[in-house]
Amino acid sequence: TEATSEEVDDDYHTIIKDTERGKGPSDTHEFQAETRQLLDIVAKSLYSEKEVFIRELISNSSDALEKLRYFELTGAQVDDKEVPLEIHIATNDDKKTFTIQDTGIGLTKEELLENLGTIARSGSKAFLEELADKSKGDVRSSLIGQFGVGFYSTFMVGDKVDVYTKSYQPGSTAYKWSSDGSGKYDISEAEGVQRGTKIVVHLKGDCYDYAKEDIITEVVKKYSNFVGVPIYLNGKRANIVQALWTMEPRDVTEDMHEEFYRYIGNVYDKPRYHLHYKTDAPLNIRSLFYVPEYKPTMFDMSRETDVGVALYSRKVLIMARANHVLPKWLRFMKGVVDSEDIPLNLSRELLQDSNLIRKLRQVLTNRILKFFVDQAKKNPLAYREFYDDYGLFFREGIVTTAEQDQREDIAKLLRFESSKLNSGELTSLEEYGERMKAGERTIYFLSAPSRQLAETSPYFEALKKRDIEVLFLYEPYDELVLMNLGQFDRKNLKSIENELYDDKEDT
Ligand SMILES: Nc1nc(Cl)c2cnn(Cc3ccc(Br)cc3F)c2n1
Repeated sequence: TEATSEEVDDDYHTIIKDTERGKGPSDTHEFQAETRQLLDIVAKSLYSEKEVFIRELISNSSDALEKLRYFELTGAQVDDKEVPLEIHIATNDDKKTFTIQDTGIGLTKEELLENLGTIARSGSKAFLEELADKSKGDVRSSLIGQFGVGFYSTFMVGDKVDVYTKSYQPGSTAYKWSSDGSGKYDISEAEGVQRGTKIVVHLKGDCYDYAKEDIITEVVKKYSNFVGVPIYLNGKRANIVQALWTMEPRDVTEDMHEEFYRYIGNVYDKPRYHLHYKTDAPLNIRSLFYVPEYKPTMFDMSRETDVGVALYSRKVLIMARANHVLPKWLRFMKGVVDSEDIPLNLSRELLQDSNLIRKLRQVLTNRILKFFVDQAKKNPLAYREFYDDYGLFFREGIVTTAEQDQREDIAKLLRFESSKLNSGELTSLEEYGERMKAGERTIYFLSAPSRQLAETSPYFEALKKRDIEVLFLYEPYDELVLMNLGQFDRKNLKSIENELYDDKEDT
């Protein structure tokens, strides 16, 4: 059914007005040689599909807004501070125009006068050769993105481009820049211009699609994942990043998880696991966790930076990287924790040692461990792959955790080869326990470089004769972990290399 007018009014919000006008004389300039080349490369050969001009303009606007946000945070003087940081896109099927406007830092006159050429010119020879070199594929598009020169991609689809811009510096003059991309551009002062940049693309005959709202909706949705600012298309919000964690788990689709995971993790891959955990006791918690598909790099393993989950209270972000909400050994988990019990004015030092955070960490850690135990039962193969990629974090967890019962909870996730299983098969400490004969009280293990060496070890021969199962450990750190763990489920963990002496002592 048609939305009634008041519904539209509630959500309808645009800053795009037709108030901008050139004022006074307009000067005509020739593009400098490098800019000419740049424009040709970017507009003619760089992109496989034309729609990417939208991605380039959105990312330029997003960069301009991020820069403004940064200036505001560092206390710089900013004009029109009350203007919200947004990107607006408008399509006009009658005029065949595509318009994008941001309230970011805006361009200064020297930037309009091709200082971009100078930036490019700084490494221009190399830069342009790199750009022209077709073999460089995606490096080139990132090079483009880097200098905001993606702007020139508008000439793939537009035969005339008007730019109205006003820099964020207080009292700066607004300008109008116009060009058909053929070699010259006009600049004049302008009036009726909002802080930021407005780009009006007059579309070529074969690109009228980009004047259609539903086409642009799809393109914006496809690229908007990675934009952290609100995007409006013809007055309607186009990049709804919902607070998935507050929704009913059953209402959240795989696609929504994937998009959200990329959005919060600032990564381009997809999650291999997600845990949507909501509870009201002992604390109010709405949380959503993801395990990345990718295998952690050594950098990930050691990385202190940007670990941690985002901490919210009632959907208001408190801390983007709250790295004490989970224990350090769970730093591979990405996600969001939202709790009404967390004070909005939580400080970093409070985050370190408050009882509330300690309790939150305990509840979340136990729930995450239970999740992995459940996943191991539900899909052993997927768990095996996960364990191969992320198992090191659990070993770290055991040796860095003080409470024995927590250590044993983590130890439930460990997997080893065993003398009772075929080579390549893994078992858990719990399964070993289930196979133990009545009255036995020791879990035996042997550290050796390979199964072949383990099975031919004299230590093993003795146990084999007594038909006692032995776990085979091929990584030295696993021996350290089990020795550090000491007990599991009231059974002693013992390396059979020590066992022989007990034999002698027994005799
Ligand atoms: N949205 C936005 N905001 C800012 Cl601050 C900048 C700075 N450079 N660019 C790219 C660009 C380059 C030359 C011309 Br002419 C126009 C143009 F938009 C930007 N785009």
